Amino acid sequence: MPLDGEYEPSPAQWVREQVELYESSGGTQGTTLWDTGLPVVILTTRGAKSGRIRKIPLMRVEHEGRYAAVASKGGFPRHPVWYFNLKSDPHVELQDGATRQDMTAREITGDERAEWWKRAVAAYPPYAEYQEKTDRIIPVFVLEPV
Ligand SMILES: C[C@H](OP(=O)(O)OC[C@@H](O)[C@@H](O)[C@@H](O)Cn1c2nc(=O)[nH]c(=O)c-2cc2ccc(O)cc21)C(=O)N[C@@H](CCC(=O)N[C@@H](CCC(=O)O)C(=O)O)C(=O)O
Repeated sequence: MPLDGEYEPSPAQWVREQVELYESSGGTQGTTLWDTGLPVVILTTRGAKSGRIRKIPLMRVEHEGRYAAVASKGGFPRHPVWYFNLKSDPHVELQDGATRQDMTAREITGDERAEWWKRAVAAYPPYAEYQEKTDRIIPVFVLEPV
């Protein structure tokens, strides 16, 4: 069951625009991180405080139908705010290209996180630099189809 409610676009213009291009093109445009050619997915969450629908692009890290959501925010000292949305409501929607599906988000730790962290860095090597940049352990969620 897709998330319903009032959509609140990101205050960050490039994020808002990428989401709009991705969705309005049916997942055929805006699907990479700028000109890197590295694939991006769109994660839809419910705001932990506002209850509004929030959408953010993330790097695509996929393995056998499951995905990782890496709360890196470029190695910033604090978690991205969407981290708290997933902790408060694990029901999310993921758009990968033209495919949208309901998923459940679960924060992972230990060996499971180490396995997904390897996949994440393989998909987007700068994640390793982001982790070097910050004392916080960058949270990783696994997204599993409902
Ligand atoms: C700026 C802030 O965004 P954020 O949730 O901290 O997320 C920051 C970034 O992670 C987010 O912009 C990502 O899309 C950036 N980003 C990636 N960010 C990542 O962390 N990982 C990635 O792999 C990643 C890839 C990526 C690819 C393309 C691209 O364009 C952006 C990419 C934001 O939207 N703040 C809103 C509030 C958003 C929100 O969800 N509010 C909650 C409250 C949550 C709470 O405070 O508890 C609510 O509505 O209730 C605001 O200030 O009004």
